[in-house]
Amino acid sequence: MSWGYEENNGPDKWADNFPIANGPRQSPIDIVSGASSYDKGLKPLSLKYDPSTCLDILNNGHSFQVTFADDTDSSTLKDGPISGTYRLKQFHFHWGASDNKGSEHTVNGTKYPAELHLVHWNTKYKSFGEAASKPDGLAVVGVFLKIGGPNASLQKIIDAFKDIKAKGQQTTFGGFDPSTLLPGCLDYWTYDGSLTTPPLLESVTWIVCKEPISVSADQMAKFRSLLFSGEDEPECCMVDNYRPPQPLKGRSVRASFQ
Ligand SMILES: NS(=O)(=O)c1c(F)c(F)c(S(=O)(=O)CCO)c(N[C@H](c2ccccc2)[C@@H](O)c2ccccc2)c1F
Ligand SMILES: [Zn+2]
Repeated sequence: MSWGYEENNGPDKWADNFPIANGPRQSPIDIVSGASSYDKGLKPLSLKYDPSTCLDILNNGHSFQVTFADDTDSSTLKDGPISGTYRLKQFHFHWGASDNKGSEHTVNGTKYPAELHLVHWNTKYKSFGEAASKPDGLAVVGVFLKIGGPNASLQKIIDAFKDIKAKGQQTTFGGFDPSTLLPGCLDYWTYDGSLTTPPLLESVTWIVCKEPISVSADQMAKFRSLLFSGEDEPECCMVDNYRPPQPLKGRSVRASFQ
């Protein structure tokens, strides 16, 4: 039985096969804005994405991911809380069965209907796989989605859902610019954490944007039409693919803004 988000294989069971689930720097967390400390040494994020590195979109049975060519420094994250250059490898989302839940990080206990994660790896290591096992190997930018007007950039992704409805389905997805998914203001919170799915590796510098982007209720409903299940299996809607907040265990959360 592989891990998932159901009662029998969900977040409360992950420690059985991945004991790091109870580790000292697990993600996500609840961000208590009043407890975060403004750090004037934090730089603005420098995100440079090249749409020509966008390759394909895949339903991997846990979420859907858009994958990027990462053999050059065409799509990178620099500055912010990190040093060096991190390359964009993929982005994916987490969302709920209804609009009152779905994000992984929460802010003062508030859940958003969805959360975007842009996964980058530190080019001081020779590959994504090697970086993923290092404490400074990965940097994930998180962006909250809030119900509002329709999002034209998200619509391009939603239009591809018909080709990736079931687990394992993939289709080419070129020329997409992920910077069109970023909020206007790039103020952020940052802390040391982990992947939020198995293998739950504690190798992620989390960078969570304070400002959400909008998604319409109809667009959120389209996310919920994707399936956890494969073509030849009983249909199981892809919803509630989020891990709840984990213990802070003494970590500090810094803010790039006052
Ligand atoms: N919230 S999170 O950022 O921790 C996260 C997820 F929550 C998440 F669901 C995924 S996923 O790829 O959609 C399915 C699980 O692997 C990944 N995908 C990772 C990944 C796969 C391929 C290429 C880049 C990133 C994850 O699968 C992974 C990371 C590191 C080592 C092995 C696997 C992920 F990084
Ligand atoms: Zn994620």
